[in-house]
Amino acid sequence: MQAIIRVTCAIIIVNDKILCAQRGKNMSHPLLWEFPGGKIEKDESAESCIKREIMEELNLEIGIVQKLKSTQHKYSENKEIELIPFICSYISGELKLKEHHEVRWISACSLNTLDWAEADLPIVRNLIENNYGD
Ligand SMILES: Nc1nc2c([nH]c(=O)n2[C@@H]2O[C@H](COP(=O)(O)OP(=O)(O)OP(=O)(O)O)[C@@H](O)[C@H]2O)c(=O)[nH]1
Repeated sequence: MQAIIRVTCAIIIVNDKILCAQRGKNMSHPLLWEFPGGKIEKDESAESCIKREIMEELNLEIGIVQKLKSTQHKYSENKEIELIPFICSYISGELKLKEHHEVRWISACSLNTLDWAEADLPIVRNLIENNYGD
């Protein structure tokens, strides 16, 4: 049995809009939408992980505002993830795409117009129901 992979993701809110990122063509789950982030490394905290990943993937320095409830999703027999979301603020940096195909800034109420990775669906629902950012 495979261990659950712990993944952090950032819901970065600026001017009431949420940063959504489309996975690259050559990544797993190609071209699906996600909140940027990645796997927690050995001896790393979830908080350090999300700050590191956002700097690596988007060249942005972020602040953590709130940790949300994590969700679990089993993609296959040997891939199950725990997705740990953080509401984040922008601190500094110019957005540069290092891995993603595209990013869009979207209001909470329009998040369901995108085709999301399955593990993100409960998080997206929560953001819409609670009108995050609005
Ligand atoms: N960063 C991020 N990963 C997510 C989200 N939703 C979701 O299912 N994932 C999955 O969680 C894993 C995160 O891995 P990663 O971003 O560090 O690296 P990766 O794509 O190279 O991983 P992989 O090749 O093993 O799939 C991926 O399998 C990704 O598909 C999300 O909202 N954000």
